[in-house]
Amino acid sequence: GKGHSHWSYEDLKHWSTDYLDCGGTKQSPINVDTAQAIFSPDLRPIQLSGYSLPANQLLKLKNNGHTVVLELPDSLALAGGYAQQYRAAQLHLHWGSPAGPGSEHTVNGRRFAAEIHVVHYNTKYDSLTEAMVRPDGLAVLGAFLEVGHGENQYYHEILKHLHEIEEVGQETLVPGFNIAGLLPANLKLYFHYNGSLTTPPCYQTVKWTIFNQTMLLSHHQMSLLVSTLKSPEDELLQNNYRPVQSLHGRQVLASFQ
Ligand SMILES: NS(=O)(=O)c1c(F)c(F)c(SCCc2ccc(C(=O)O)cc2)c(F)c1NC1CCCCCCC1
Ligand SMILES: [Zn+2]
Repeated sequence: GKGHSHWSYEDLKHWSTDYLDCGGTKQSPINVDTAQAIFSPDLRPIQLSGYSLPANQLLKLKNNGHTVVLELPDSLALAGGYAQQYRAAQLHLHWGSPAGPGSEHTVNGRRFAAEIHVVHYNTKYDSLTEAMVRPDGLAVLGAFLEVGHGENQYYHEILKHLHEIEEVGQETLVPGFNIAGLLPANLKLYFHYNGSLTTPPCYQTVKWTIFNQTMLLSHHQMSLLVSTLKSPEDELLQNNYRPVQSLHGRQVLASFQ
C-alpha cells in the first residue's frame, strides 16, 4: 500500500519490527476474563459533556484505509471515571465480515460482531499528537456492537454515509447528532485497564474503558458496516481487528460486581 497504510492486519509480525512499542508488554486489545477482573467501587460513572452536536455542525467522515473515522470537535469532554479531563479527537469502528465477528477486545473468549472506539486526549497536553506519546495521554471508550431487532438511529447517522466513502482516502461531511447515542445508556458498568493503541505505532499510552452493555444494530446496518468500505488493495475492508495481546501481569478493573 501507499504511505501510512504500508502495515496491514495480514502481516502482524512485521508490526513489532517496524514499530518497537507494538512488541511491548502493555499492548491492546486484550481478552477480559471477568472472573479475574477486580471490582473497584471507587471507579466513578463515566461522564460525557458536549456530546450532543447540532445538525449544522458538520463532521468529517473518512475511509482511511484501515477503518472509518469520524473526526470530533474538542468541545466533547470526558470526565467521571477518569481523574483528569479528556477531550474527544475521533471515533472509529472495528468489524469482521459476513463470515465472522470482528471486535478487538473479547470477553471470556467471546468476540463480538464489532466495536466502537471513541478516542480522547488529556487536556493537560496541547494536542492529540503531543498527548499520544505520554503515559496518561489518551483515553479510549470502547463498546461492543451486536445484531439486534430494531434499527439503531444513532449508528444510522454514520452508516448511511458509508456509500459516499467506499474508496480509501474518500471523505464526506456528516451533520452533527448526539454522539452519546453511539455509546450505552448505562455508563456506570465498565472494565478499565492500561493499554495501547491497537494500530501502529502501538503507543502504550491509552487508559481503556470497555463498557459492559452492548449496542444493538439491525442486521441490515451490520451488513452495511462489514460490506461497504474498500481497503488499500481495493478489496472489501473487513476483519480490521488486531488479535488479543498478553496481559503480562496487568490487572483489569471492573466498576461492578
Ligand atoms: N484502535 S486505535 O485507536 O488504536 C486506532 C486503530 F486501531 C486504527 F486502525 C486507526 S486507523 C490507522 C491509523 C491511521 C491511518 C491513517 C490516518 C489518516 O490518513 O488520517 C489516520 C490514522 C486509528 F486511527 C486508531 N486510532 C488512532 C490511532 C492513530 C494515531 C493517533 C490518532 C488517534 C487514535
Ligand atoms: Zn480502534
